[in-house]
Amino acid sequence: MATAVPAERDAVVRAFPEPGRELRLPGVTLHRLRGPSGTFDLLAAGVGPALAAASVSAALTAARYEDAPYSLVVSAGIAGGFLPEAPVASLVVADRITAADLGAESADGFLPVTELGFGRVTHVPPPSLVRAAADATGAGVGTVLTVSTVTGTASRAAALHARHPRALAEAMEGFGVAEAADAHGVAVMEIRAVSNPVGPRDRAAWRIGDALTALTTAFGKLAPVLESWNRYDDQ
Ligand SMILES: O=C(O)c1cccc(C(=O)CC[C@H]2O[C@@H](n3cnc4c(=O)[nH]cnc43)[C@H](O)[C@@H]2O)c1
Repeated sequence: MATAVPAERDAVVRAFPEPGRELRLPGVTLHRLRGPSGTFDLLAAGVGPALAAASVSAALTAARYEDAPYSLVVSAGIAGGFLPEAPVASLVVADRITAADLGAESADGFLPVTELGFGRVTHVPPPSLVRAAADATGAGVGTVLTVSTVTGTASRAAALHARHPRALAEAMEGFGVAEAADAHGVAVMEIRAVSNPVGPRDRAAWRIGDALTALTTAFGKLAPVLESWNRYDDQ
């Protein structure tokens, strides 16, 4: 499970009965938690898609060398929510993890990197897992955008929504985490608790504490789902 910052990681830790223990590995520090029938490794992977990808990749590589590869990576944390579908303190589970600003500007508008002939801009989490996670937590299901620049104007929010009408939230790590997981052949999902609306910058409107509490509550319900999810359900 990869959050961006320690405050998000600690919100997830609070969902577990025991605090777990720290494991220092090359390139990454993990927090190992015990669930009812398995272990979870948690890391504060850094803010933004590049650092998140590097950190998660280090964890995936270390696990493989320990002969204990992961079967799933979860990107989790706070996010901006598109109103009215994703109000502050609500939860969102991604059925699409989409890089919203990876591409090129042109006179005719934004061109995603796929139209330039490179890579990909969307990862699709396992549908059965998305459904089970949303059912357990009460989260909305939709696209979660990954951006490198937090939206701060109504016009940018409207442009993103026009290009991604199914978007419920934007955050800064999901696509990087998904790229790392995909490179290791591991499934990915993303769950976000909304801390602020996507739109004009308004620091007074942030509700980070409420979002972190929602994240803790969500992981209390999500842990059994993650433990029982079988990757072969979706094949
Ligand atoms: O300074 C601002 O206007 C501002 C507005 C929202 C968030 C920030 C952050 O620095 C937090 C980035 C951090 O939290 C996630 N996050 C939370 N809200 C958003 C958002 O509206 N858009 C993108 N990311 C958001 C993100 O995943 C980062 O980890 C600053």
